[in-house]
Amino acid sequence: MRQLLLPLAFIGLDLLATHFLRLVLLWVPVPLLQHPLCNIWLTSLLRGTLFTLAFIHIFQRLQDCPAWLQKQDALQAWMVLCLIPPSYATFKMLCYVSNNEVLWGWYSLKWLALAYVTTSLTVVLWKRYAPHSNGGVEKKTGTSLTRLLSYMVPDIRRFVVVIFFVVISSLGEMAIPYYTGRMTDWIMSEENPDAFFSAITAMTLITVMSAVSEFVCDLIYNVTMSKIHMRIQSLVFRSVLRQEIAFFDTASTGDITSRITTDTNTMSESLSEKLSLLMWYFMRVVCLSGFMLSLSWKLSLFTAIGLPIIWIIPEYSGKFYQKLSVKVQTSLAEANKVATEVFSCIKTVRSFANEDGEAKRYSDMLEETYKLNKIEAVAYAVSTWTNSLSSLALKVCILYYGAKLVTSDDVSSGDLVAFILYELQFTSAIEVLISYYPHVKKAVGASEKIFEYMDRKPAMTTPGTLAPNSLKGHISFKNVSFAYPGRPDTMVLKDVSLELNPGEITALVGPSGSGKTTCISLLERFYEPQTGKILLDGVSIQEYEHKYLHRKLALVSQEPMLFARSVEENIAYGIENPCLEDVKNAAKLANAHEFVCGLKEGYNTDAGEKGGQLSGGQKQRVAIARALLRDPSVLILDDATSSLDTESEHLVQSAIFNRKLKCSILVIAHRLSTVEKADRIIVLEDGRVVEQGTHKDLLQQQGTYYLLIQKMMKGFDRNGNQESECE
Ligand SMILES: Nc1ncnc2c1ncn2[C@@H]1O[C@H](COP(=O)(O)OP(=O)(O)OP(=O)(O)O)[C@@H](O)[C@H]1O
Repeated sequence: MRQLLLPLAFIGLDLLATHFLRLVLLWVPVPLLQHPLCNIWLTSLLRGTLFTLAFIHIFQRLQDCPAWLQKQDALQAWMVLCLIPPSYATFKMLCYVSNNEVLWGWYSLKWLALAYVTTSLTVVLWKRYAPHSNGGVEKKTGTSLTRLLSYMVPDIRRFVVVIFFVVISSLGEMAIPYYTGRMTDWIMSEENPDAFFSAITAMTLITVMSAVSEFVCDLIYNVTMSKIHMRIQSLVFRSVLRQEIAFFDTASTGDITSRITTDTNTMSESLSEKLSLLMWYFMRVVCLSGFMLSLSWKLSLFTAIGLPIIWIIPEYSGKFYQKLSVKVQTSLAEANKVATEVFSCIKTVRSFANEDGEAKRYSDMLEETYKLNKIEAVAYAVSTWTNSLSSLALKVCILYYGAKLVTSDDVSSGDLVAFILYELQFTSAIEVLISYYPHVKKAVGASEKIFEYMDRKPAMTTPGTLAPNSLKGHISFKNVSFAYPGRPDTMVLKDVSLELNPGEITALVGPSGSGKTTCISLLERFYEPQTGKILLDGVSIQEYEHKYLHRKLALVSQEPMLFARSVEENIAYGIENPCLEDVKNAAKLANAHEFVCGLKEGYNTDAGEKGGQLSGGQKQRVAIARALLRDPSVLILDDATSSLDTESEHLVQSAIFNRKLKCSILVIAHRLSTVEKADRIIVLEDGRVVEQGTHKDLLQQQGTYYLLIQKMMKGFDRNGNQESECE
């Protein structure tokens, strides 16, 4: 009761205050204040000020004050309420329409009630449709949209053409209502018998022109949007490729691929389809507004006031219907639960002979659903009925008002017919604009995720520019310590210092997990050491140009990755304009030529995904050929011959090791036969260099290396072969 009485008391107080203020101003002996327009403005401003003062000094401080009076929204609504009467009176005056009724009667109950209704409507519409600031989200959306549009800038000329055709096509669509109106006038006047046929001809020509424009526009637009999609997709791909290896350690491949493909697809689909519709309908609304205004500004104003009503009613009836649908679904799910439970415990039901009891329980549940279904059916009927009724009511009102204007000779009958036809198009165009806006927002949402990748700065120092003509291949690790970004607390390498000399084979050995592969990863610049330096020919590897560095440091890993391309392309991977002869020579050195020639399509044979169509040993030989083709200064072999049989291993190793005079070779090997061939052996244990020297020296020291060799020998022993190699 209090909730109803308070607003009524408030309105009553407002009426009294308004009358009082108006009379006080009229009573002041200043001629300007006696002028009705001046009076209406001053009274309204004083009315607004009075409420603002009450809002700040009373409502905000009063403990018992209702919440609706304390909100900032109340102040804004009040300002709208106070400004409606003076604005309306001024607007009418500017349009040279008689405004005496408003000027002299605005304070009457009827006008003030109308102002209250209009304000309530404005507040509801504002809350529903205005873009409210939602923290930084709106700002972010705006920024993303601007950025998205910036990708369209290179194709701006195409968009100008598109807009031109959109305008032509939209204008063309106005032809049918326009000529229908004109024909009505001619039929009514019966003055010009040929007018009908000339109108039909004009209508046909313009409609055809409009259709052609639409076709051209759609074509250019869709082609342009595909181009933009491709541009964004390749930009995202490039940005991802730029990232440091640690990024790929943490982000899942699925996530990355989804960003590049699904998100960009969602974005461009929404943009190309929905944005084009938005653009289309927006242009239509602009053209229709122009035509409607040119026919009758009064009818246009009437439509503009009536439109929000036909949106609000379906909105609320739709919400009610939606809530009911959810209830029906829940009740159905409950009934299903009963059925599932009964069938899963059928033996218990049978043994207690409770079939009838369960059947009744199920029927009771269905009864509940049926009741809700009945309400839902009524709600659906009411909802569709109110929807069509509200739009019908608007049309009837427009017709009624239009008829009045026709009788007062304000508009012709033809204009009224044309206006009604325009209004039909206008309403549906506005509906499309409102319903498609969320889709564009969705596209912007998808683009935000994409931009996250594009904006991500790789956590690596930028590559240098050094690319000297000759490189010896001298590598030195100076007090290098490193922990993987994913496990920053575990130091994997601790103060490692080692050297690789040109013309030497250096073997890196150590127990599993001692950090051998990590050393290679740092050398390849997959990660950056936390402390210490890695030098190539006395210069930090960070100083070298990215491509140059990776051409000079060639890596063959234990499980080499091949691409689903031809063997030739795999060997020449990353080399521009490779020569087939060089590819074949590299393959011969790697003992791969023979098996490649035996393949069905030779060097053109597809290696399959990740080289899946080749055996482990064949993959390794292709990978070795890939490394040798680069003529590297530092060759890194991470257990690269592990999958080869003894004979192939011997052949490949002799080919590789014969090149040692040209470069430094670093091998990680688990086979004694490989380690023995090394000029120098570096022993790693728990991330530290614990021993260095030749095979002979280290064996004599009887330290970690000696123990390691013992283990290797036992391993060979257990396998029952190659024992002799260890001696
Ligand atoms: N990407 C990674 N993120 C976190 N920790 C890692 C990563 N890669 C390796 N490690 C850890 O670093 C340590 C050294 O690994 P590394 O691969 O360098 O050893 P390794 O000596 O080459 O071993 P193996 O002989 O078994 O290949 C191990 O404890 C391993 O768990």
